[in-house]
Amino acid sequence: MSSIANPFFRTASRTFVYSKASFRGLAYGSVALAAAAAVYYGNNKQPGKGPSNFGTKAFLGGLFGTAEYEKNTREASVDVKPFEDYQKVYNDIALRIREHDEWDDGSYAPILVRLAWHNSGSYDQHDHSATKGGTYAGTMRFEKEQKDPENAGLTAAMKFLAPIKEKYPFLSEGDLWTLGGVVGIQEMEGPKIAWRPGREDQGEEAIPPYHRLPDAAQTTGDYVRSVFHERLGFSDKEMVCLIGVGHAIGRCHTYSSGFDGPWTFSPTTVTNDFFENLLEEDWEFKKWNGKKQYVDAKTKSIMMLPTDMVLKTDPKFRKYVEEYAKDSDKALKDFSVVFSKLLERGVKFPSSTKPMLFQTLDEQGIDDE
Ligand code: HEM
Repeated sequence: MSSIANPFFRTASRTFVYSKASFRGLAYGSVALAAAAAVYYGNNKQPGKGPSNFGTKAFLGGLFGTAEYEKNTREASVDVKPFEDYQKVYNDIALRIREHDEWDDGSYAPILVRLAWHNSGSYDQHDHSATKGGTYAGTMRFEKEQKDPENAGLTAAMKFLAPIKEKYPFLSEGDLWTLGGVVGIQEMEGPKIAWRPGREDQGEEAIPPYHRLPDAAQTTGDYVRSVFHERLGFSDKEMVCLIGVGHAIGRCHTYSSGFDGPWTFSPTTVTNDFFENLLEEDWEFKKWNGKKQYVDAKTKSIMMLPTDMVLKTDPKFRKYVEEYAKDSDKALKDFSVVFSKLLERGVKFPSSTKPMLFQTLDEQGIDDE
């Protein structure tokens, strides 16, 4: 594992990464395919097709919530490119991540994941107007949405992806930013994430209101559920998985959120370390003039946000933290499904658009040296 702020991490651990990554690729590929199939059939079910359709419908009821979800989706375009074209885009983003290892702990991958999540996290399943949010509309390209205080710092990720957009003008921003998140997860040894294209940029009228993205200073389970269940439609288990695996990577920056530090000692590798750290470390308030947050008592170099700590203090969340702390494979397999679901909130894909699973640069034997 890398130590934090070690710019040589990626190169030094390359051999290790290779074998582990390809094993994981195999292991999670099948899960991701099953997830992809579930999401795919979910969004493309045909009404009135008899008992088998009933099964799908019942399954989807659980997966996507009520019929209200259906009313709050936007139809993705049928006019998409072949898989190979998107694999090329994947490769270019991944190579650009490798090339620009001067950022943070040696990688832009974490901030790309956050960009994809903040695009998705503005979705409101109860909003019937144009401003329903989510990844479809690509409205974070407008200054007004960038200025949502919760989006502070994300322009760096958009700038990083701008040359990719220039090279592949057929990509909508929503497709580009979600694909960026997929690349980020997979290139950090994470599980495969099934992805589909077809989102279409909308105008400023589709900018979602502020305050939909979560406020990290909050301290109750009710608050976390109000965002992830009421608006986004996730279960307790899915919330724990999303937040815990999402916060295994990257770090907080005083210049964007006002919080400071990474959650794990390996912030450029997708792991279940967040869950272990949350349970095993002694946490104390950071002594500083900044926002209220936790640091580990031993090294004072990893952190937790107030909302992260809720996953430990709320008993219904905690049982999943314990499960994921014990079982890394389960945490990453579940994340594969739930992150894909996050990226597709509010988008209905036509049956012709099959879920895509991309190969990592390592799996393709692509070396940048
Ligand atoms: C209660 C829910 C959540 C809250 C309150 C929250 C809050 C935050 C905050 C305050 C930061 C620091 C931003 C900065 O200073 O640059 C951050 C970073 C991050 N978050 Fe979350 N987050 C939540 C859920 C998620 C989810 C669901 C994911 C992904 C699945 C995620 C992925 C990330 C990543 C990857 C970073 C690091 C970005 C970087 O290194 O630049 N977060 N989050």
